[in-house]
Amino acid sequence: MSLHTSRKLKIHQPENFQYESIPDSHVWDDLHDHPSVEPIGPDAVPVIDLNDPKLIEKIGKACEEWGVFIICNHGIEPEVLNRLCSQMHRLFALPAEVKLKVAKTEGHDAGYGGFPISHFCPKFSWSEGFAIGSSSVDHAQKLWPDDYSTFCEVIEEYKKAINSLGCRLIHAMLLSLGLSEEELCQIPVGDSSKLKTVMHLNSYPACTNPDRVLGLPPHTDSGCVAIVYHNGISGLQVLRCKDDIAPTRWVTVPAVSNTFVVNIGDLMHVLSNGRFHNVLHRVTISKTNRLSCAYFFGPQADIKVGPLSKLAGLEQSPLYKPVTWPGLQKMRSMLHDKALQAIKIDSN
Ligand SMILES: C=C1C[C@]23C[C@H]1CC[C@H]2[C@@]12CCC[C@@](C)(C(=O)O1)[C@H]2[C@@H]3C(=O)O
Ligand SMILES: O=C(O)CCC(=O)C(=O)O
Ligand SMILES: [Fe+2]
Repeated sequence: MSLHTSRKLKIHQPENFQYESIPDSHVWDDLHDHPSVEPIGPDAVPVIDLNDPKLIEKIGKACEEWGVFIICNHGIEPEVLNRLCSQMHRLFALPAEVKLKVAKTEGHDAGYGGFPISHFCPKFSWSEGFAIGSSSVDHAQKLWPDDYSTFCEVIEEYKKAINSLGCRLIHAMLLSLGLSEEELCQIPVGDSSKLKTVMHLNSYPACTNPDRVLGLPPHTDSGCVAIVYHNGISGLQVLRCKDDIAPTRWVTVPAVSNTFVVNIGDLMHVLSNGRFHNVLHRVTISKTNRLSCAYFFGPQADIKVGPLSKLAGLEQSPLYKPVTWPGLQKMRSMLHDKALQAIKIDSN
């Protein structure tokens, strides 16, 4: 078996995922800790039409009750999404040794390979990732010396579209929390010039035994909001905790073509003083290749985010101490899912 392995980066691809039997390193034992359920009835993941006259109210409710929702009528042309999809396909179809030329290096967000949470995982994920920071030119030149510009142009076109969509969504979320237009511009994440974004491309290769492997382990996103594009194949699941309806379960997010999935991350949970739900999610594998692109929005590195003073006033005290995005990521790298606990303000 030819293994493309890098311990440091936790990339480990059994023959570029073309295997005869799944190696034990990729078999997860606790995948069925909670049942997987379809998104129907009370488990129907909210779908929000961006042209809805009650948009603000609906977004606020979805952020509080779910921490995840699907958006339609978002105004991004399907051609832009198709072009992104074909470039993602082109990237991940490259031979492993070519992709490893742009492998992530210690301390850098951008590049090919594993992702921070993989360090906490007992097993390898059935996926490949490629993170893009401010520019994709250097990496694209290494991957396609003779034709790198198409990739960069498509990425730039997508970034432009998704940045304005992200700003619209964050704006609507902040209004739903009761901020006025004037107050909104005064807080860091309400000011689009103070946002930092990271684009993360994911490939989840098909697997003949998908019930034993996992595309991405359960996690919350650390930033404010993530907008996820996918190629119409389902796989993303969100955890719904035990309630009056049912025990704790993994709800499959329906994969409707030309829609996006929006996730609330840790920093939005902090900013909203616990009102918005930072949703725990994972990605399962199927017998069809899946591609996704998660676009993360957070504050620029030097900006601290704490509970909005309007929400953490006299009636309700602030639940968390302010933290920067890199500060929170560093705490997560040490404490994993206990990082938010560490910035919690003791109410006693
Ligand atoms: C800007 C980001 C956001 C990152 C780190 C960096 C690039 C890769 C992102 C992810 C993608 C996979 C889940 C996650 C939890 C992971 O391990 O890597 C994300 C993480 C975060 O949300 O913190
Ligand atoms: O592939 C997906 O649907 C979700 C990806 C994700 O959760 C992430 O990159 O953080
Ligand atoms: Fe995520």
